[in-house]
Amino acid sequence: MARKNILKAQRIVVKIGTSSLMLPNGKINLSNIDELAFVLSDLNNNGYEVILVTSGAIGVGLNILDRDERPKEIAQQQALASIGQVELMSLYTQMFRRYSQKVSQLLLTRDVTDFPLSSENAKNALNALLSLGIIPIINENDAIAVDEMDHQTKFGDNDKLSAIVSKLVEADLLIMLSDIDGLFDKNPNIYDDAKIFKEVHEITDELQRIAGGAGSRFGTGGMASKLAAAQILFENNQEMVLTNGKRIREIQKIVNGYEIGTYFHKNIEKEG
Ligand SMILES: Nc1ncnc2c1ncn2[C@@H]1O[C@H](COP(=O)(O)OP(=O)(O)O)[C@@H](O)[C@H]1O
Ligand SMILES: N[C@@H](CCC(=O)OP(=O)(O)O)C(=O)O
Repeated sequence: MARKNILKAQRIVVKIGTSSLMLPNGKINLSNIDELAFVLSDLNNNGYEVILVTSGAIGVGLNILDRDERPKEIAQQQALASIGQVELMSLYTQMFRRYSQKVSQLLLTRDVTDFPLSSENAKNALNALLSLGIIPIINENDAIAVDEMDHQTKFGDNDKLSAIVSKLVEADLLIMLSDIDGLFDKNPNIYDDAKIFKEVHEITDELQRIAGGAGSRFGTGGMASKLAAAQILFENNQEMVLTNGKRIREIQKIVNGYEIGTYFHKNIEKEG
């Protein structure tokens, strides 16, 4: 089995993006959310410590207000996130309850993770939740995170947030769910002959060039932000699997070392 380190993973962060939570018609992808709740609850039952980093507040907010387009005005985006976040958590609570799994919510801003004392507090809260067998569900606090000149409160996107959370809790693995099977040598939505990278050991300028371009309809990141997240993980000797959020059940295979998606790791075998 090629992915030996993954077999040792105990603490796993899973990041799901808006494109995996919303249908192309702007409605909520209930079957994906249900499947996610099932798979993460099952991992928890099997002794893994699981943290979910979720996007979707703005997407769900748009759905509630029956709108198609993300507004440009910041205060409108804050309002949408505030409306959507509570509904998103309500959905998660209901879906996880089906599998007898307790969840909690943490809404983070960048100053919390940048400031050592608050980052320690966030870490303590997460560790306490994990020791209680709870799956913490994390999003950026979009309703209040607005950057000012001398006060940076935004992470930028949830790909980066998930890497920062992984660092904070010293996760063994980040599983990043996207709308695509992994990192390709060119954008597969444009080129039919694009080939997937099974493994990436370093974020080179060449990789950054081929990952360029904007992301999906309601989300923000694009492939470039996934590479930025991978870079944060590499700096902390951590690992990530980028895979498709359309096949959430494959998470169970990923933690069992199957070669699914793109595996970002520095190729250092851990002891033990
Ligand atoms: N080299 C590449 N390999 C894979 N996807 C790429 C690449 N370059 C650009 N992309 C684009 O990145 C998108 C995934 O990012 P994003 O839209 O942010 O997904 P999500 O919202 O699910 O996180 C893909 O659908 C694809 O259009
Ligand atoms: N925090 C925002 C999402 C930001 C984000 O990075 O979105 P995505 O690219 O879908 O992961 C929200 O909940 O709408």
